[in-house]
Amino acid sequence: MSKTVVEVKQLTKVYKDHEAVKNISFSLEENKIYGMLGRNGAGKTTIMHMLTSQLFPTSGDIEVFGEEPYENYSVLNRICFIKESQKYPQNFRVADVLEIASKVYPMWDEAFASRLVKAFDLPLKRHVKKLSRGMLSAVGIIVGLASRAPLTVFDEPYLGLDAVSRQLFYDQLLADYSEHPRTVILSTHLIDEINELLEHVFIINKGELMINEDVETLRGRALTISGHKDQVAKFTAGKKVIAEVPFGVFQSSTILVESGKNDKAEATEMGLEVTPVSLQQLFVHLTGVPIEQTEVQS
Ligand SMILES: Nc1ncnc2c1ncn2[C@@H]1O[C@H](COP(=O)(O)OP(=O)(O)OP(=O)(O)O)[C@@H](O)[C@H]1O
Repeated sequence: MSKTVVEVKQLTKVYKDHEAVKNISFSLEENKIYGMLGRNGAGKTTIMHMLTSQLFPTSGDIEVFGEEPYENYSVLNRICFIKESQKYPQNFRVADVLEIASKVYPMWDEAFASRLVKAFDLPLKRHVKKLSRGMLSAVGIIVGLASRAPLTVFDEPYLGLDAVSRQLFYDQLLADYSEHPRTVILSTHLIDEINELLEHVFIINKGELMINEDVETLRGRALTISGHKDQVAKFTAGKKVIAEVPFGVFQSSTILVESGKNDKAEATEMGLEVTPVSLQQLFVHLTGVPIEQTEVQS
């Protein structure tokens, strides 16, 4: 059985009069990549701040590596938290940031960090205050990856990063994780980009934990059916449609799978193409405006 790395029980955070996190409980297993998803203001950063001991909960319990994390050095030096707008002392050069990180994180891999610096094309001698926004994000990503911290948390670490650099991050994370498994939490709004990375997903909605599921189980909740629009309409009649994409006489529709029904077999028998649903579509459906409430523009 997998070891539990984080155990959160009935966690609540109230900022003055705003309840940002509402009575959330979950656990994280060793050596898994988790996605923390949610719309703006859902409470993701607040949860990650509490997990990494940067913020006290209003109520509830958090155990990390079996202990309370607060001011607990033996726990904290096994956690690496990379924030969206990670700040570094203004007089630091890139090399200084990496030097400090190498001292803070016991599992730091110097050679890996150097490879990443080359891959992201980062100027080691440049002051962090002179870096572009994307370069600054790359510094955080390098620290997060090369730290090899047993609990690594990336909170939207890609601000300003171009698509090529983001892909580099995902590729490096996956390759290094397969050689050196650890527990990773990734919070992002670019859900389709990280689809393949995630094993388990938490969806936070207005401070509540709405979904706590393995990605495969979650994906199994819906199917995308494509084919001639008349056939698709026949198939989807009476079903819960969460997305529709017309394309001339063709159409793709995404439906929620009803338990006990074999929608996949039924669609295949009707000659329709069946493809797995994208995580992003499901996310939009679960946390957004239902399709029947959206106005279709003609
Ligand atoms: N220090 C604070 N004081 C008061 N309210 C706060 C504070 N920090 C966050 N909030 C509020 O708590 C809620 C959750 O914020 P949080 O930053 O955790 O959301 P998030 O899911 O990370 O959002 P995003 O995806 O936009 O980064 C928001 O309504 C936010 O305005």
